[in-house]
Amino acid sequence: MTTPSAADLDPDDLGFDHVPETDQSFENALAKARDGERLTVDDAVELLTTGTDRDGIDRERKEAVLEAADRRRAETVGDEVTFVANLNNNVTTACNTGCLFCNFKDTAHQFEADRDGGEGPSRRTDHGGDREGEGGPSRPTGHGGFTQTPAESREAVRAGVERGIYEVTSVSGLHPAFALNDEHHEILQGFENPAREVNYKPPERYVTDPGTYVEQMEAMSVGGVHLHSMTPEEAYHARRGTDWSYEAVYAELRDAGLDSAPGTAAEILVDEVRDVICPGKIDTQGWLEAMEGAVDAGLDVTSTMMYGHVENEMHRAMHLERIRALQDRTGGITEFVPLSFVHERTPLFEHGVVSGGASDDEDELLIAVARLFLDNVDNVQTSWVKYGDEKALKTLSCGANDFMGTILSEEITKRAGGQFGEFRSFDDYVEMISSIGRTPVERSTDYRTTREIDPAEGGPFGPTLGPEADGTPLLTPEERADRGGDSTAVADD
Ligand SMILES: C[S@@+](CC[C@H](N)C(=O)[O-])C[C@H]1O[C@@H](n2cnc3c(N)ncnc32)[C@H](O)[C@@H]1O
Ligand SMILES: Nc1c(NC[C@H](O)[C@H](O)[C@H](O)CO)[nH]c(=O)[nH]c1=O
Ligand SMILES: N[C@@H](Cc1ccc(O)cc1)C(=O)O
Ligand code: SF4
Repeated sequence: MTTPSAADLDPDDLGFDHVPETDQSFENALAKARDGERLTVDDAVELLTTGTDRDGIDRERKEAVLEAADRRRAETVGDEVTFVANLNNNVTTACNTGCLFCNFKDTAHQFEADRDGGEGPSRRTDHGGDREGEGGPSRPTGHGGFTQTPAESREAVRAGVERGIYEVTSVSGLHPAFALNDEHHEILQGFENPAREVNYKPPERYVTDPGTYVEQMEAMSVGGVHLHSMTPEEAYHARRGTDWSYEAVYAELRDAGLDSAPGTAAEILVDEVRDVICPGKIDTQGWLEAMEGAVDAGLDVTSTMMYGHVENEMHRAMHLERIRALQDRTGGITEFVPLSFVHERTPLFEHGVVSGGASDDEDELLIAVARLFLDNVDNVQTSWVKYGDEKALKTLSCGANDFMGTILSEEITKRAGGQFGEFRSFDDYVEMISSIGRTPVERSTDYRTTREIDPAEGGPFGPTLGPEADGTPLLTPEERADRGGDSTAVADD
């Protein structure tokens, strides 16, 4: 499999057919937004650009868009700001898909057993531990990547549940040895050249066997936790080389313990952009089919957009339109999550295809226009991981109402050069949300269960909605270490 190179791209001529030109005026689009009328793609472009009739961002117009979105947020979901007690548990960083915005993955051949400096013994489970100083005890590999066995995943989740989390989010690289189940292994092994034809190599080739997707789901579905996993791209990997439907694959995963699916891998849902930034990924239609399959299998899904790289405002607007249409068809989307591109350590930036990520204006306008455009998705999430606390708080007054989760550990943004850390405690959340005069509310993954927190009660605050959440705070990694908490236990496998 050849990895596409950013070095071959001409940043001045990406040859896009879709450009931010419209037949609409900013004033008309704003009036429609204020009146609660359903917006068109052209309306969204006018709002995102603060008018295609002017160059650059017009301050006054921008404020008007943000204000309209903030009002819509208040009408739709009120003053509550929600967040979830969750844990990120990435199973493997091995991936050959080669997305040019991603530094999470490590090319999979580095994980092979017969390679000098290949993957070391399987990874220690270390959730909530400080993983600075790669190559230290939690990074026994030559390349800094890792693969977890199902037993290690189970231990990581079990330890999180014991601390009080009630959601585990698990997204991973597309490890060539991953298969849905034993039958899938057999099918993939039946190809003449499985590595080339279906991106498959048998688990024996690797130092650590990730097990099957079904085994990972069974392992992580422990102690009543909500398992949020299997992006459309991962679901594609779990059916590669077969004619199985997405619905059947998601139904099998659901039976193994999966509760909902993350709508990442969406990036920008316009193929001319995907061809540039992630040519190895499923196309727009494939992503939509996977999401519909997940909903048909009875799962909730989330939706995302990763923006601020090569795309323009027309692409952003078209993406929003595709999400809204998907929600009209399925009703299964619980939230929309804008993911601002973190550029520092990515091929797109290193090869000069982009010179940075989105500006503050673009971030605020994207949140606002998402709120105004997606009239059928109640929750718009802001990310302290991508924006930092200050900007994330600002976006809560531009249309966002959800503040994601505690996550306890983070690899995707950190590896791309992000600087905003890996953990927020309930105390952090209560303090930040009260500081802007809003109401802190703990939520379940599906938003169906919520608990308002009264800051006047005084801290320390902790989660209460989980199977083992009794209001005890989720400690910071440092606090755990001070109290002799075991954050580096090696799981047996
Ligand atoms: C790293 S992948 C892991 C799951 C799976 N491999 C997939 O692609 O769906 C999850 C998502 O992280 C986001 N992501 C990756 N690199 C990023 C970056 N540099 N900045 C912002 N988001 C990023 C992308 O939206 C991507 O779909
Ligand atoms: N926005 C980011 C998230 N969001 C996911 C949430 O934490 C949660 O899993 C979801 O809302 C379902 O309840 N996660 C990250 O790791 N990084 C982000 O930037
Ligand atoms: N994995 C995404 C965040 C994310 C996870 C799950 C979701 O449902 C939505 C967004 C990132 O860190 O870039
Ligand atoms: S975004 Fe996902 S599929 Fe693409 S390279 Fe990163 S881990 Fe692999």
